Amino acid sequence: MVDKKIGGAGLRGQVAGETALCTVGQEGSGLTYRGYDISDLADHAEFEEVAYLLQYGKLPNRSEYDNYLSRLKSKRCLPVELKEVLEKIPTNSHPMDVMRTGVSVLGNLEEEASFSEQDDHIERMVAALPGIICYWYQFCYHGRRIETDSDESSIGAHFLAMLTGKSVNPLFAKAMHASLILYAEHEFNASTFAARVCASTLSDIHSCVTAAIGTLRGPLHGGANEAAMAMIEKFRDPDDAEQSLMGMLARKEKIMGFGHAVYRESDPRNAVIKKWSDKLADEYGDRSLFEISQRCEEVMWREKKLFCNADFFHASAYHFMGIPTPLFTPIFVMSRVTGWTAHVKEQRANNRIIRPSAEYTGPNLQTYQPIEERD
Ligand SMILES: CC(=O)SCCNC(=O)CCNC(=O)[C@H](O)C(C)(C)COP(=O)(O)OP(=O)(O)OC[C@H]1O[C@@H](n2cnc3c(N)ncnc32)[C@H](O)[C@@H]1OP(=O)(O)O
Ligand SMILES: O=C([O-])CC(=O)C(=O)O
Repeated sequence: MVDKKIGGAGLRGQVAGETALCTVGQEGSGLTYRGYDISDLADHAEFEEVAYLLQYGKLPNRSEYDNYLSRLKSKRCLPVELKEVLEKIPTNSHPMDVMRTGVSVLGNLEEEASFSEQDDHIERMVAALPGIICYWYQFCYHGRRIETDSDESSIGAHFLAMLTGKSVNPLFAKAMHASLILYAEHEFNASTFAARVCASTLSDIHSCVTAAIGTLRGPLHGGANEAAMAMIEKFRDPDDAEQSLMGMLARKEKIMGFGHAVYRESDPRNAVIKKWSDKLADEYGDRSLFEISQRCEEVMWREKKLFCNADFFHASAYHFMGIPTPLFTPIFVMSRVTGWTAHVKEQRANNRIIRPSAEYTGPNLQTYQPIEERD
């Protein structure tokens, strides 16, 4: 087992509140959502069942599920004012900034006037986020104004349909269910904690999600899937990957998609997404990126005892489905929004403003000097 320092910087290992949503690494490497094992959910459930579980506390029965799906489907279309804003965002903007702005504008147009409306606004965001990113992407990159509705009932397939304009490969639709399930919830990770801090001030739901998106954007958190892709696509073959990684490690560079703040020896999501990447490589007809990724995994474990986190094999899996790299982290948002907002509801239900203390390391008491007398 890899020794992990707990405590100190980054609030590591400190309990900062209670949750009934998720356990992370409780038996070293496990992950459960409301008591259900992640591998079970990813192998058998659809993403929207898991979204419902997080939001409403139980897996839906058939009629609850059908109603939920049809509510989400009815909330996909974007207001014209939001589309106008999206059209003005420059092509070279980061898609995560587009997501953040999209949610913020939605909050201006459809304000959460009271917490009793929270479920309605949450469903609206879950339904509209794929349209926000695809509308902007298609307009900016291809000059097309797309419909933000589709015949697809699931969020993953709906996203792919808007992205490609074609009917969706059923294998890809299944892979998206698994991927979105894996990303949906992860206890007090940085972006969820940001959402809870915002919620603890009794702010509105759109502000909570905006704070979370900004926090997920960084390469040490959700941005790692894109950063991992940028790295592996430079490697010519597995031997080149091994040689390059050895150089990066010697230079003490961070290898994106490896390591985790909580897990000690593996991330339980990796086995699931790796299996999908393997299957999708066959469908893609070229296994080289999968083999490169596998070699990275071997080298990182052999050299540093560092394991792939949820992000690493997501890079190749998304690539095999034809998803452009800059849209990788926005997919994470489409999923994690369900976890973030479940946490906001939990925080609101038992709130005290989150306000920790700091250990002061600055100077002792100073005497104020008029500006003319200062050196
Ligand atoms: C969905 C998610 O958000 S999962 C995380 C996605 N992020 C990444 O993949 C970015 C790469 N990984 C990292 O930067 C880190 O592993 C984090 C941010 C995920 C966790 O950070 P920490 O909890 O501080 O890491 P941890 O305490 O395990 O680090 C132990 C040592 O391993 C090193 N290390 C950890 N991860 C990596 C890595 N990916 N590459 C190289 N070295 C690493 C650290 O630098 C540290 O070395 P040091 O003691 O000499 O400073
Ligand atoms: O939990 C964390 O620190 C990072 C995270 O969000 C995840 O792994 O899904």
